[in-house]
Amino acid sequence: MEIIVVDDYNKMSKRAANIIASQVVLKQNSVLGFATGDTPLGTYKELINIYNKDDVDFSNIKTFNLDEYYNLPKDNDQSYNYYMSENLFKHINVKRENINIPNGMCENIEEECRNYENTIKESGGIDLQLLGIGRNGHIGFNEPDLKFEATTHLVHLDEDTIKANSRFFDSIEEVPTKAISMGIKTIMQAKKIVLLASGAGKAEAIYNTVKGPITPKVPASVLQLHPDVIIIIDKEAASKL
Ligand SMILES: N[C@@H]1[C@@H](O)[C@H](O)[C@@H](COP(=O)(O)O)O[C@@H]1O
Repeated sequence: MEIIVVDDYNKMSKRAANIIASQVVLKQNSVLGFATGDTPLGTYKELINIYNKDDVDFSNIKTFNLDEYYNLPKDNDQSYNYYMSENLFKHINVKRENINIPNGMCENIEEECRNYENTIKESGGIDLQLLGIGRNGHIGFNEPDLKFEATTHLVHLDEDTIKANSRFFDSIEEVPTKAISMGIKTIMQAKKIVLLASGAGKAEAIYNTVKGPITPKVPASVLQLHPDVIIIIDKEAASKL
């Protein structure tokens, strides 16, 4: 694991955006894996800036998002579809047909998960996967568990995660309790992984990810086994290392 500690959130975002933009410059038809949450928002802003300076062309990329809430319509302003469109996709020249996000409104969950995995495979696999991390060490929506869930699957969200995500909803009752998420194997198959974390609230999760035992109780700890992971964190998130 390569660990890059930077001063603050802005520097973390710039560093991550530069890595993603370089990936696309080097390989125009890159397959990019994107994440949601507060953490990558600055990275997406920087990517839009780079795009507006004409420094990178996204017209040949394919994208796959890590996860989506189950049973929340795409046009709900808390869906990850909506988030990606508002915070990145509508500002750059990615082709709509090249955007993939699990369909949380699907009728057949198993079929949706299988199709999502197949579409990733057919695209040649993810070249670069961006990750945030939950306070409990979750990546995507792979919650702490007794075993690693391999492929795209339906997840029952932890109380912790529901509480953390309730800040985006009017009340905690409105927070979806289930999601469809790429599995650990899906994430581990990405050729390169960039994990971001900012703030003291993530310090323990980062410590456990980097220095702790590899265990499904800290899903991100499995990244210790990946050959090409860059962890970009600010000083506060690095404070327990
Ligand atoms: N499914 C997302 C994760 O992909 C994200 O990494 C995590 C942390 O979010 P934040 O960056 O807002 O702390 O939140 C959600 O649970």
